[in-house]
Amino acid sequence: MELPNNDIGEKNREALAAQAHIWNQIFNFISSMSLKCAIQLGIPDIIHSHGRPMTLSDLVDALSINNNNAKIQDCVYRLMRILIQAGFFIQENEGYLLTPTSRLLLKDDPMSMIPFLQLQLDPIMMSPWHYLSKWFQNEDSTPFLTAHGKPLYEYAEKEPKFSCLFNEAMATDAQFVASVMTEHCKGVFEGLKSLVDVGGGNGALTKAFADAFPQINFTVFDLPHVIEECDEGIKNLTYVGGDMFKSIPSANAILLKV
Ligand SMILES: C[S@@+](CC[C@H](N)C(=O)[O-])C[C@H]1O[C@@H](n2cnc3c(N)ncnc32)[C@H](O)[C@@H]1O
Repeated sequence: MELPNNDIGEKNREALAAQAHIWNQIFNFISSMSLKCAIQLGIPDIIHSHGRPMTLSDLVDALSINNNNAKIQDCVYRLMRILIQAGFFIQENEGYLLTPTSRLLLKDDPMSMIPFLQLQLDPIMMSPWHYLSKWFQNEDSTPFLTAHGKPLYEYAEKEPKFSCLFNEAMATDAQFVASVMTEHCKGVFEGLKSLVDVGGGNGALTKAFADAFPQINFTVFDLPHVIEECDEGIKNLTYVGGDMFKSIPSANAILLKV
């Protein structure tokens, strides 16, 4: 924020700038929380299906929100203003349109980042941040342990819903990584007979490799509770559950992408 260069005095000018800076830092969470709200309300998909610039009143009508609230249109306007400022939408002739960034927030886009957003902004993943200073003072390995009393993967083992959210979030970049690797880095796979993906999650990435390189035998290796939730293997893809700190299946090559 630019402050007027008038006669408030250099010291006051500096103090005001410092205060504004602190306000900006304190309220930084508004950006991510507004984005989360937009995803929960399905705003990118609604604007996308509209097929042309969408006016505020059309958007308000299309949203599943409390339309009895007289101020609701103004609140949606303010939410959209934050999201435009953050680069998620543009406004053209009074209508909202997607940007390349919000296209990655469409439910059915193959590169959709919605699962990653849902995981990272879930209270389970956010709460460790509230324990950061406590963690600095104790001997826990991670702030997650301080917040939840158990390490992340133990927590996921006990909470299937969270485990599913975590594995889907980890797989969000699989399509993109797979397409780059299979189109531009084929040499990496040359001469391989077998490859094990250690900590391979739900196998989304390895499955794409297995489709692209049918002559190679692939194994997805992950904790037993993750493997239990995986689909059946295909001809050249097997799933194995275990603990990588004890042993891992043998193969020509090991992929460790964590
Ligand atoms: C950060 S995720 C990465 C997932 C995937 N490789 C990716 O890049 O999207 C780490 C993975 O390691 C697995 N993992 C953690 N500890 C493990 C262990 N001791 N043995 C086997 N897998 C483990 C987790 O279940 C999780 O799927």
